[in-house]
Amino acid sequence: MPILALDQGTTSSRAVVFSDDLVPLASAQHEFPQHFPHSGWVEHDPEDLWSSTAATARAAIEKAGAPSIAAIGITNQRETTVVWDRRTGRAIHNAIVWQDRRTADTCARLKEAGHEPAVTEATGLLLDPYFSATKVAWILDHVDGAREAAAQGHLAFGTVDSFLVWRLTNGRAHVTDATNASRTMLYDIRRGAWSDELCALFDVPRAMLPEVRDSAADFGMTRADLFGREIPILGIAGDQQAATVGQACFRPGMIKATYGTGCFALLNTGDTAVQSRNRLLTTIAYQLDGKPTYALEGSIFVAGAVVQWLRDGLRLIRSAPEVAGLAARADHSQQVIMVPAFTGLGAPWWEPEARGAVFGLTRATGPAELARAALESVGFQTRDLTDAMRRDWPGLSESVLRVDGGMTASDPAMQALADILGAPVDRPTDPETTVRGAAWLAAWRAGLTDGPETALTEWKREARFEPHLDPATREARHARWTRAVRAVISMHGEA
Ligand SMILES: Nc1ncnc2c1ncn2[C@@H]1O[C@H](COP(=O)(O)OP(=O)(O)O)[C@@H](O)[C@H]1O
Ligand SMILES: O=P(O)(O)OC[C@H](O)CO
Repeated sequence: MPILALDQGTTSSRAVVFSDDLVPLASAQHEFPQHFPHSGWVEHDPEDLWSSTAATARAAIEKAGAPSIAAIGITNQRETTVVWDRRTGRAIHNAIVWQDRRTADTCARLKEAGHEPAVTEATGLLLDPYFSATKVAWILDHVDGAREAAAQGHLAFGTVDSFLVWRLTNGRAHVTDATNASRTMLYDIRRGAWSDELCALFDVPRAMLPEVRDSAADFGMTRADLFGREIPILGIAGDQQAATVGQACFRPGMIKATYGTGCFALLNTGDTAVQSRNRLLTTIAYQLDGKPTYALEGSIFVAGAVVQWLRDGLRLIRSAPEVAGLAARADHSQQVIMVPAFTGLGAPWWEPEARGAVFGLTRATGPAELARAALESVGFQTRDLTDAMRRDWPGLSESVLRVDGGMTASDPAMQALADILGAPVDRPTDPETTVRGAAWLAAWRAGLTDGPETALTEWKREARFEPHLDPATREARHARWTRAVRAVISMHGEA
């Protein structure tokens, strides 16, 4: 019997029906509006998240020929925060999206007061507005009567998965999974429990939090009227964690990187929650049979977005795939370096105020050299992440990088990545790794598929990109990149 996987992302909701051996049969996708009420604020209307999810689910089932669905798996944009009233099921404020920076001051204040080491120790995260905790408190402090309603037990908080399950089950389940909990900054990832100390620090009432379950677990039954009968929800994971599962990165030392607008790389560190000394995040990759598997995570804000900039900002190409042909015409003797710090630099630099730059321009530099530098910038940024991972976790030897996401369609970008990393880059046959991961969790819980060991052997490679650059050239180019990044960082703050 097929599985329905729901992927509620930052810009669109997708639903895919998979056969029980995880072959995609049909899919549907709806975009929904983004709201930017002030500079640095990003909101979603929770009703849009719900209606686009329900509509794509129905459309995908219909396209697949209306089969009877065995189970549902959910994956979601992480950290995005919804607070709703248990009595009505309606959100009391728009969802505050992970990109939203409105609580930067709160985070800075807590940092100044010296709280970051304890927060990082418990949660594996940095004191940054990216995560849910300060967003929940902001909603409670800015919606009339919210603190009072919360004190009376009327309000519920959830990441998007949790809100969708509440709606799917008609308020019968207030749950989440360990991967989503690990992004809230309220969850102790080693104890596997909500932290009363962190709830007190961030001023979030403990009673608002959902129950945390494994990533493959019984999360509840859907309302019968939604899909014609009740369907069990058996899998949940945050989208980057679901991609890790979909890529079958089930062994310590395996790494996946997802290249969409930005890039998120996760390294499986097994049952050890490695505390990063290089400003990577420690997070839960998945939790099966009550046992968390940890990961080190690095995020880059601009990956595919640099190709969008070539297209929409510089108008050097008309569509993203054209970047390959343009970059192929570049004169290799020109050493142009582009640092696409359009919205600051992410891991391992974490320089929110840094801005982009291009180095090494001559009269001979043209669109081809810029296109090549743009593709290489994604490789250099990834190399910085894998270098940081290697410093944090010496168990990482010469690992292969498994890649997915829109940008991995570009062979030249993947070749540049392998050359700069000095390690092979593997692209899977199924590029839909995120929904696949959600489907796998539900299928496994439903008893339709074998465990991780089988998934490891069933994972199939579509292409491998071997590094061709000689090590001396690679290191020299990476050293130039590092100098360029340092120059960009030193510009910040100068008049
Ligand atoms: N053939 C291609 N070559 C290079 N970049 C591409 C190509 N196709 C898509 N992209 C880039 O991939 C990104 C879209 O990937 P996707 O996984 O859909 O992202 P998201 O989920 O973040 O919206 C865009 O930023 C786009 O520029
Ligand atoms: O919805 P995406 O693919 O942009 O992913 C968002 C991440 O989960 C944010 O942490």
